[in-house]
Amino acid sequence: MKIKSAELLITAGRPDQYPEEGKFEVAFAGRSNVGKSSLINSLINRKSLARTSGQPGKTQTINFYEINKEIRIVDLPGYGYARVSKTSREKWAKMIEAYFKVRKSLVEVILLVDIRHEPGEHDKMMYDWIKSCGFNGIIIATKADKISRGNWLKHINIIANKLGVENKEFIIPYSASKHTNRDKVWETINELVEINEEYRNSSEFQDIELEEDIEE
Ligand SMILES: Nc1nc2c(ncn2[C@@H]2O[C@H](COP(=O)(O)OP(=O)(O)OP(=O)(O)O)[C@@H](O)[C@H]2O)c(=O)[nH]1
Ligand SMILES: [Mg+2]
Repeated sequence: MKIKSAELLITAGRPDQYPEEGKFEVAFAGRSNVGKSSLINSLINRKSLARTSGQPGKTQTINFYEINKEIRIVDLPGYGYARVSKTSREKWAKMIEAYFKVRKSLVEVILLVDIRHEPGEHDKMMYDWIKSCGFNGIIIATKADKISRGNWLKHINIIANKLGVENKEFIIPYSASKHTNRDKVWETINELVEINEEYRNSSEFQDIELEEDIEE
């Protein structure tokens, strides 16, 4: 994917702050520090458009990036950071839930897990939630440069077993520092967008829209 432009549209805490619906969105979820913001920078070829940090809890809002004026990449705040208060955890859950529920343009939530470690309970909950929302359940195994390629499959198997992923092709190892598999992730994103574009133009979708209009 040739990146002609990439801009941060808005950092949103509430649905009324989201950019207008229309352009398709792919969001990245995962625990704090797993590498969501770094992955976004790597995908869009910018060093620090998305703010990253060695300290967990850097991204606190839903951040919408627009690429080539046609597709949106969404950075979500991370979870599972121990030193976060109950109030912040609840705020996080409300923020994410609102986004997942209302957002028509959202075509996929891709879950990020660290390739080195077995996913935790929070990851499992997040994965189940993503699947229950009707998304495909694509996973990116981050920080792949931290283990040798020969060990990737072993770690992918551990992730697949823990999360209950049927198709291991859905788990993509990635290195944000080396940009490993950048093309593969873009291909996946573009495929998802194409499928949704076809659906949006189909008569089945138009009928649903019409019914919604009548109900309103
Ligand atoms: N070696 C290596 N380090 C990485 C990679 N991706 C991220 N990191 C490092 O991991 C740390 C966290 O990265 P972030 O991208 O800020 O993580 P995040 O998931 O956005 O974290 P929150 O915003 O806190 O939820 C940073 O120190 C990054 O440099 C990678 O592919 N390889
Ligand atoms: Mg972040």
